Amino acid sequence: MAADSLPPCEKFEPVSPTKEVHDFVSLRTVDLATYDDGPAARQKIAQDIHEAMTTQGFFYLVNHGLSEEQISRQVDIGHHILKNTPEEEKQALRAPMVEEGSYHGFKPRGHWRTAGNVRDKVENFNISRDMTRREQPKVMTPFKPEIQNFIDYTHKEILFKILHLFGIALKLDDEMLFVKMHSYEGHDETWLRYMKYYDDYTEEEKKSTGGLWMIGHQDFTSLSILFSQPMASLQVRDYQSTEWKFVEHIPGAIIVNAGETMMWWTGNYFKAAIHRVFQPPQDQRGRERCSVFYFCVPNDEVVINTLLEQSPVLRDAGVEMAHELDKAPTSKEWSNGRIAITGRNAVWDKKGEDQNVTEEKVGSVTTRWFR
Ligand SMILES: O=C(O)CCC(=O)C(=O)O
Ligand SMILES: [Fe+2]
Repeated sequence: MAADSLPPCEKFEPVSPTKEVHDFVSLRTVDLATYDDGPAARQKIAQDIHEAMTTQGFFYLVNHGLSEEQISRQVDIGHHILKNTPEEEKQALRAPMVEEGSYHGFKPRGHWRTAGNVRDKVENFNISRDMTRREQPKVMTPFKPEIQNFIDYTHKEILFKILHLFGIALKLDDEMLFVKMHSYEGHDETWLRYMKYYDDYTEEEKKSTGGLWMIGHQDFTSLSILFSQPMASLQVRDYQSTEWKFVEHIPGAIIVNAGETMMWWTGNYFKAAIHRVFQPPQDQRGRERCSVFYFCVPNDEVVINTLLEQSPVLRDAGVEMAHELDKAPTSKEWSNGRIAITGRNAVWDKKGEDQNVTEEKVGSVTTRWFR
């Protein structure tokens, strides 16, 4: 669709890039430009992924086929929906996070807690690739075809390519195994997220949070696809030094990270990036941050455990099974369980041995929070 024939939408005004941060985390870049050039070309990209995933668990993805305009249009649509949906309708379309362990719908501010037990200032609107699963807000109606195209492209053209490359990197017997586990026609909790952070903390709240907007965590996903945006606020914790560093904005790039599902599949051979969201530097404060994400989990029935039988790379690395055979969760059990508990407990009130990590049980498995 030509840009001038698109339905009108309020524009989101992003902050200008910061001039105050000079030591951004150094992340590798994976370039999809040669993906269609045959097995040798794909092998080379898979090596880059292998490098990135065994070190930071985070990488930039370029030449993925979506333009900067297409991405910023999605940011505008997210802003438009979050700004113009009446409060009552947001309440009616609230995501059943605790009741069903699903994000599909609106997550209001304050549902999560951050440091010091302060309630979050983050609003989300989350959509399944099957939009018929939930009633959608009225203001979204004119944008539905565009949103569906964006989701479909991200799932089939970006996610599937990355998953294929992950299969090559692990030398899986069937290099399309991960793709098959995320079948587009299948049913699961994968979600497109429009996300707004509001920088309106009181002085007292700022003191309690120390500037933390979202607690350190690993996503529970297989892969998370973050569309880069200009507010310096996403931080990665270095695996070796445990130092937190800002991720630099690269216009048009996607930031990809693996979550706990990928960590379990690979027996922690591929790192699930530890990250958090922190208040930006002074020159970007007091402004809204609006961004777009695609969070991916496998189809509901997929049992998640380490792929030792399928991957000589994992066997050579000598990794151990993540779960005992009868304790491995299905994607549905894990997703629903993890969504239901996220941000609900005052995790820092029960400090563990390591003062910067605390654990929480989700059914038969354990998740961790970081600071
Ligand atoms: O806002 C961000 O950049 C990251 C958000 C995040 O980590 C999450 O929603 O899991
Ligand atoms: Fe995250």
